[in-house]
Amino acid sequence: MAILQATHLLKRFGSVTAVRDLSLTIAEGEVVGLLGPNGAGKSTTLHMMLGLITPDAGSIKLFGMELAQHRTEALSQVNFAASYVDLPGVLRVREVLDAFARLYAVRHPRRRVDEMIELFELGPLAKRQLMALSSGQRTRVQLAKALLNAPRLLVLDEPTANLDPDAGDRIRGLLSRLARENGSAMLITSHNMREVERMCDRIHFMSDGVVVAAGSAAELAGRYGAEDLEEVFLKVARG
Ligand SMILES: Nc1ncnc2c1ncn2[C@@H]1O[C@H](COP(=O)(O)OP(=O)(O)OP(=O)(O)O)[C@@H](O)[C@H]1O
Repeated sequence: MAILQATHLLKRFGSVTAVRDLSLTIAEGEVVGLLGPNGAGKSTTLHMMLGLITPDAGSIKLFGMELAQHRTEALSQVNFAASYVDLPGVLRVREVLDAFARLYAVRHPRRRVDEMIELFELGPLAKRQLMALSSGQRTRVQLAKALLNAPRLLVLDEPTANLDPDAGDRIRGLLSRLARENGSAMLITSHNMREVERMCDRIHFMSDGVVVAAGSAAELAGRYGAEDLEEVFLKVARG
């Protein structure tokens, strides 16, 4: 069964068509990347999958359920992280994770929060207020929060954008391992081509709201006669 099946999605904001006729399927354990230039429609696509905005046309099925009709049940198995989502800054790291663990009705909240603190090496920061953290440290808290409910689908909007190369590398390794070991599927946007090559089984390239190419990094490089994904990106983005 597909984890996510989106068909013929359309989203307009006034006169701007942000996403047009987008279809996308994600299988269990699959890591799918959404690439494209600024304004291509990537975040709009993610926000539709998360039920944050409603498509003007098309349908989204999560775990076989229509999102529009089974919103609560479907979204309880999904989570999301993005650097532009602010968590409450006055709370301390552990308090934020405790609050979300309870919100998600995690079965053993204290144990799960301890696991996430260990996994994301947040121990030394656990008593610090969020507003006192660096953006890279906050990103790690965001990812810890996003994994609290062991989501079957993890949606990540530029997950490592604020991380230094060492932290980014470790987080990429960790996320890939979680996808492999837990069978969690992921939908990721990124402007880091090496990250996408390393993490994603399949890639959808968007331009002006439309998917213009799809395939694995190697397939896309072959199709465009390119050395790597960076060169594919430049060829696609420049038409
Ligand atoms: N709430 C909104 N109201 C009006 N226009 C919007 C809104 N959200 C997005 N848009 C427009 O829709 C288009 C797609 O935006 P979107 O944020 O999905 O792009 P993106 O591919 O995620 O870009 P980036 O790489 O810069 O994050 C853009 O032209 C943007 O200006």
